Amino acid sequence: MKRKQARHTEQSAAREGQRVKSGPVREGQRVKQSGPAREGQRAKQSGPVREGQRAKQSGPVREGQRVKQSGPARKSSGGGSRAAASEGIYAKNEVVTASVVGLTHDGNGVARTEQGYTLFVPFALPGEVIEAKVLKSKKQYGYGKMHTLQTASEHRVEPPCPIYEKCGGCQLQHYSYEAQLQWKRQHVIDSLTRIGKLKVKGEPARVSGSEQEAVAGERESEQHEVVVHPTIGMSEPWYYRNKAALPIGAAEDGQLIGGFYAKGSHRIIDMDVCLIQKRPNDDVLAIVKEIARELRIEPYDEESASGVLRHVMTRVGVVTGEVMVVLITNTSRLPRQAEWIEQLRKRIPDLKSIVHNVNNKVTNAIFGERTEVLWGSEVIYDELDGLRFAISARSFYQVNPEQTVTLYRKAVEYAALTGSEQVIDAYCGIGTISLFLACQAAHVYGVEIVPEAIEDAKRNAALNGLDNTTFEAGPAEVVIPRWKQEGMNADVIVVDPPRKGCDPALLETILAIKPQRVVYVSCNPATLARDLRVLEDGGYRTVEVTPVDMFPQTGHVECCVLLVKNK
Ligand SMILES: C[S@@+](CC[C@H](N)C(=O)[O-])C[C@H]1O[C@@H](n2cnc3c(N)ncnc32)[C@H](O)[C@@H]1O
Repeated sequence: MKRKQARHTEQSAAREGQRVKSGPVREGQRVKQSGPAREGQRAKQSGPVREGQRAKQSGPVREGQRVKQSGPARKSSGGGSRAAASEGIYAKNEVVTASVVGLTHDGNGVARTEQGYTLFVPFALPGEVIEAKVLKSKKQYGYGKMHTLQTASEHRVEPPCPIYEKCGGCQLQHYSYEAQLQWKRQHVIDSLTRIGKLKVKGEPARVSGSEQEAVAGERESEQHEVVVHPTIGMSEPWYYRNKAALPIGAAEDGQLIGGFYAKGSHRIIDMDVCLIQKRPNDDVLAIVKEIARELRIEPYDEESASGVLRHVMTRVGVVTGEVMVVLITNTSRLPRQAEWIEQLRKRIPDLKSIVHNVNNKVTNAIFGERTEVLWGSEVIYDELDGLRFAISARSFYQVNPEQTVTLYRKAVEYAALTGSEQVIDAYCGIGTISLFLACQAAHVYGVEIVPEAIEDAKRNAALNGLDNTTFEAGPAEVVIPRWKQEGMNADVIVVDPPRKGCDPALLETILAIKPQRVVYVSCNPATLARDLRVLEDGGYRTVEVTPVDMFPQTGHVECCVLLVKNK
């Protein structure tokens, strides 16, 4: 199972900051094989390999595991005991045979044993037959880990990242990219039908025994059909993230380390190279760790809530090349500040901004309240489709700029603007979608809860000479109802909420304003489907949904949705 060491390929060119010709890949199209596969060496290997990367075996089927051996349906691997099991039908460590029937939203295989019991098994893929070791067995379902892969999926590929198995950053590197795109579309369809009770074109009606579902079924039969398009993918689904926010901690020997948390834990996996990060982010992280070690900066210890350096955030403007570094500490001052500034400036040529943030709370949140620019500019700049954006440390900015352009163009297309429309952009961040819309609308009103982001949005409108915009800081569910009371009307409302979806008060206000069109951009199909049901019940029709793959190799799915007011 040895992998050939990669040579310089298109990916390595992309890493060096050269633009690789690209265009979206749609489901069903042949996905261009990257690096090693293009060299004709291994058909089932996908993804990039950096020069010098060790060709060691990695991935979900581990050394010492058996592959393609069959065994009895149930057997104990020894050490398992009923007493150790929780309420479920299997003992801890029992090895059971199961067929994988699906994937959860976070990329774990959904496996059914011969007893009809459901086990969630990381790294198992739909269509596979596996032997799983039971880790936890509850009444209705349990958790297991892959013990033996008996029948592999045709879509299983060798994950190229050497720490994929340990790191919690990606979940789908062992699934071919084409299959990832198909799964993402199906995941959206399942949410729309199950949660939103929507009828999707080309999908069989759902049959269910429960009375509640029967009623929903009746409603479905009278319903219009929603078109769910193929997922728009990337031609090079690697090295796409413009931002990394990584925890810093100590290894067992006390050495300062930094990287992603291991899957489902807060154990840090030290990382030098991340195959979904833009190259400058890896370089900055390595430099920050190096400087911290040289300056003997104490890493933060979560258990005792002591130490200094908690997180490093680095962001790069992909078009401008500008780099921002944010050091987040548990202490109110950054120890050896002058040396930090000197060393970071010396070692990062494109550095434009050094920011310090203080987070001394016992919390999983990365940022604390206080942010201070230590050196350089308060913002870095980037460009999307010819529009220029200033981005400050605390502002949201989409992490995959290539796909962001695709997503925003789709949002503008769905808004169908003619130049005379009043548009509201709710959850507008630094005004990115707002400015795309402002190029084609009479006026755009943006609202966003983070005040710094609204400052960026105003600056961005001026920067691009777009004076047909108004931005206000505050919760969308408070500001927009007030605008409505003050007599504002809108022809189109665009929403792009965080994962929890739209606040019910905002949905109510949208129904009261009655815009001709609503464009819903979502990063969570479950809350999207919930909110679409509210809008449908309030007089809107979901016309079409386009999933856009903003986060290749992970289980995350982004969608752009068009709703129109019923006649
Ligand atoms: C998914 S981001 C979208 C931002 C922007 N549309 C973009 O594409 O960059 C969601 C944004 O909603 C903001 N937000 C979260 N809760 C909010 C609320 N209740 N009201 C207004 N904005 C909110 C977040 O700060 C974040 O900027």
